[in-house]
Amino acid sequence: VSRRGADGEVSWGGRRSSQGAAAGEAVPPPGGARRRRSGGGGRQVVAEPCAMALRAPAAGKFEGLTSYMREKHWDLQEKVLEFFNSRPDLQTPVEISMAEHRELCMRQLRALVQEANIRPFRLMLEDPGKYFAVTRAIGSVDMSLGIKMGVQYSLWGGSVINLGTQKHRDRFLDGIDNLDYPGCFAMTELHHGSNVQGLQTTATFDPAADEFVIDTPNDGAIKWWIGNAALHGKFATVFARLLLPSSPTWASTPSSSPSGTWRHTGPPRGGNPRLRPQGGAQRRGQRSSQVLRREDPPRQPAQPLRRRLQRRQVLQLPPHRWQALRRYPGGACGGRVGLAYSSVNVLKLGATIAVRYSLLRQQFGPPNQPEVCILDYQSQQQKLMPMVASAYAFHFATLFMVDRYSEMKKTHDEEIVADVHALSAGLKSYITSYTAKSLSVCREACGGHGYAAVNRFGSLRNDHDIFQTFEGDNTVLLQQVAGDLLKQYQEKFKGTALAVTWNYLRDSMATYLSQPNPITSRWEGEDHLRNPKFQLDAFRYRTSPALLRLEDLGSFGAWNRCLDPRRDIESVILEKFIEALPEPENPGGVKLVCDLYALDRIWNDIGTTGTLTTSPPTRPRYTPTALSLSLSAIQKLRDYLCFQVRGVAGQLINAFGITPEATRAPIAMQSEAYSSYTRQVGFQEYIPAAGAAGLFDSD
Ligand SMILES: Cc1cc2nc3c(=O)[nH]c(=O)nc-3n(C[C@H](O)[C@H](O)[C@H](O)COP(=O)(O)OP(=O)(O)OC[C@H]3O[C@@H](n4cnc5c(N)ncnc54)[C@H](O)[C@@H]3O)c2cc1C
Repeated sequence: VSRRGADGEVSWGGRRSSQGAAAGEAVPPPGGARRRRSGGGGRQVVAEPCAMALRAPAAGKFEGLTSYMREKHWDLQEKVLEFFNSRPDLQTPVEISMAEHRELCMRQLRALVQEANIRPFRLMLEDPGKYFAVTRAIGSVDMSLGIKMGVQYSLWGGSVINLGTQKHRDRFLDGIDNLDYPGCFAMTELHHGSNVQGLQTTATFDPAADEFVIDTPNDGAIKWWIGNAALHGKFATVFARLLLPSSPTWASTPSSSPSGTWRHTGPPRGGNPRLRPQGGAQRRGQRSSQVLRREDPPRQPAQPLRRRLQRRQVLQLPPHRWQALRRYPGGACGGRVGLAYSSVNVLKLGATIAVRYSLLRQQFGPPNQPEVCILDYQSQQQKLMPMVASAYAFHFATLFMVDRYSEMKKTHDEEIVADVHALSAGLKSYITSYTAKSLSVCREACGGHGYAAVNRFGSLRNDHDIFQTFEGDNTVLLQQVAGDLLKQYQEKFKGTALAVTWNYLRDSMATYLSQPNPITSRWEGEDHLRNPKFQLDAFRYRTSPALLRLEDLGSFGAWNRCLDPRRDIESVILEKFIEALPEPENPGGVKLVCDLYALDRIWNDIGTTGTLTTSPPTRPRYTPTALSLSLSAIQKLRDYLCFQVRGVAGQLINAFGITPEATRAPIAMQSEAYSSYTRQVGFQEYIPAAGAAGLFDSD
């Protein structure tokens, strides 16, 4: 049923549709597409033959798209990938034991730093954008390596930079950079993870010896899940409860590892170790909680609270202030930025494998006609096309977040700090949850072949799954974002100046609480629904009903029951995508992708929460006819956009720029997918090279 085309490209069943719907070409209108007459002889309208989608983008037409999607530090990412491609001894095999994998990750990291001379830690200090670019490339090499690197630099290194004094930096930074000092970030305990206030490890100040004594008072306080502690870690930043002779409060205090017992948590996935620090003595004078004697020189004049938190010059803050610090510790913010940003790469990779497979795979078809590729089925399009659109949308939102993070590191501006904290918590939570679900959708979309280890969904799902929990459990993070938003809302209504501004929500509240429901305004025309202003109005409108109930429910009730910050996060994502749309050109139909992201979320909202179809009591009610017209128009347009995006799916995926070495799954190979697959599973001795080509040649 398939053959090799004259140009050497793989073409399937010789079906080259004259209705190719590459970007910019005419496509059937909504409702007119995918029409399939029942009965024999009916011809299915196919947007684009598989071979067209799989061919390298035609020169000129999609060139713009690839460079449009290319990141600022692409050259650095290429350098990382080229280094690992040139070193087969550093590549991770499909099957590997946990012990071997741990050693391999350490060798990979050492080789990167000491042989390729790429210094992630220096990049983190000099230009965080470059650091995150390297983490993204490293994640394509091996996600476990990405985690290893994150623990060493973002967590252990970040804690020394953000929480340590100059003394600590002088002592540790070089060793962290060149990997002489592999280390850990030891916050979580057996009994407490999300609730950091519940930690029980103690750091008791002994004035006579002028030392802190670190202790694990009970088994519940054993440090648990601590990355890098199983094997390679030599140091740890141990988070502990500070006990002083006069008043107890909290502290974080770097501690060196020799004091304490290190244990392994056991064989399951991840298998991070336990650490039981005991009896370690540290000199007093840490940066986060300096302990001063009465006769010590007087403190600096008090600075505003936020500035003190920012600079970590905190002297025995009352517990509630520590709580504010706990929620957004300096190190964790960078970790969250990195996780959200890397998760987008995993989503792109999953979507790339699933879309390429769906373009190659043929099942069923019209009677007496060749089979069609599975991406021509509406159900497959609806699974995968919104996912591709989301990957585009998240790409721009996370680039924006990384830029803001870099700006924050340079300026320490209070508003930017608050923005980055909210953005990183919100995007980390939203994107990693979305990616985790999408990987399962991708696996299923590839049928049985999606289950094969070589096609990678198993390991991608396993490795990515924990993104939802560490650096803050996603549910708990969303609660924190919701709490912040609510607080800002209340402050705004009290007429108080916003201490912390999440600009996007502020704007939306100011504008949208006084607007009619954008969905029920009976503007069901395509131009209206594809207008970015309408789309943003609709997104922002979704937050208002919950906020309007604040008075009835009180702040806890509203927080607990109504305020879902995911809608705010989606608004930010759409806003950043719209801002990134290239004007006046539209390479590769990016506006199409943006419209699909917007309409898909609006349609989901209607199907799940219904917020967009309800009018607050203070507003005029819409008629059922108006509502049904609007809903039907939105659904039709969303389906039609899925169909149109399918027409350029191959090009959209190619523009992610994921190399075959990074994709690796045989079912995602652009050509010879099945022969690559059979070779991978060991059939090469049965199918000679010519025979493998024959798979494609048979008629
Ligand atoms: C592989 C791995 C590596 C890790 N690496 C490190 C590390 O290097 N250093 C380190 O310090 N820690 C590390 N951790 C710990 C990690 O940060 C914690 O697991 C995480 O913060 C969640 O805490 P928890 O496990 O106590 O979950 P819990 O807080 O017990 O959460 C369990 C469930 O309860 C829900 N829940 C909790 N509180 C609330 C609430 N208030 N309202 C509603 N629902 C709630 C959560 O949503 C979740 O579904 C690692 C964990 C793992 C698994």
